[in-house]
Amino acid sequence: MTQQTIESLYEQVLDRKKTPEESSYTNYLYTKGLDKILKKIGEETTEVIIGAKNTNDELIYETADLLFHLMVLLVEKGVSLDDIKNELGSRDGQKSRLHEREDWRVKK
Ligand SMILES: N=c1c2ncn([C@@H]3O[C@H](COP(=O)(O)OP(=O)(O)OP(=O)(O)O)[C@@H](O)[C@H]3O)c2ncn1[C@@H]1O[C@H](COP(=O)(O)O)[C@@H](O)[C@H]1O
Repeated sequence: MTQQTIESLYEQVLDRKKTPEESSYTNYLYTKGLDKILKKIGEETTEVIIGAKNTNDELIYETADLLFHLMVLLVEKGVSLDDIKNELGSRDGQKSRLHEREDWRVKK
């Protein structure tokens, strides 16, 4: 089975921004603009929630849709994957301090 990495998906979506292709759905989203992309993120997020309540196959399918639209949003906003990785990296090790929070039981 062919696999796609998040990195290569981001690169392809970024490439569409630099070099638009007429039949590209990604370019259709860029042309429609930020509000359209945000609307799609909202729809796809809802579909992930519904998918999770149904089957794992549906959850996988909808998660892939959401990840694609998130990549489009990041490119549209000029945010790199490294920005996200750095943010995630800065949180590494914070989990062990969760018990220090007075409200941790509520947040669980
Ligand atoms: N991973 C994806 C991907 N996932 C989902 N989609 C598209 O996202 C849309 C989601 O379906 P919806 O029914 O929600 O939306 P729609 O009714 O088609 O369109 P809207 O009018 O609602 O926007 C479908 O048109 C899918 O084809 C994707 N389109 C492109 N990619 C990848 O993005 C890269 C660039 O592809 P192009 O956009 O084709 O150049 C390639 O690697 C592609 O594989």
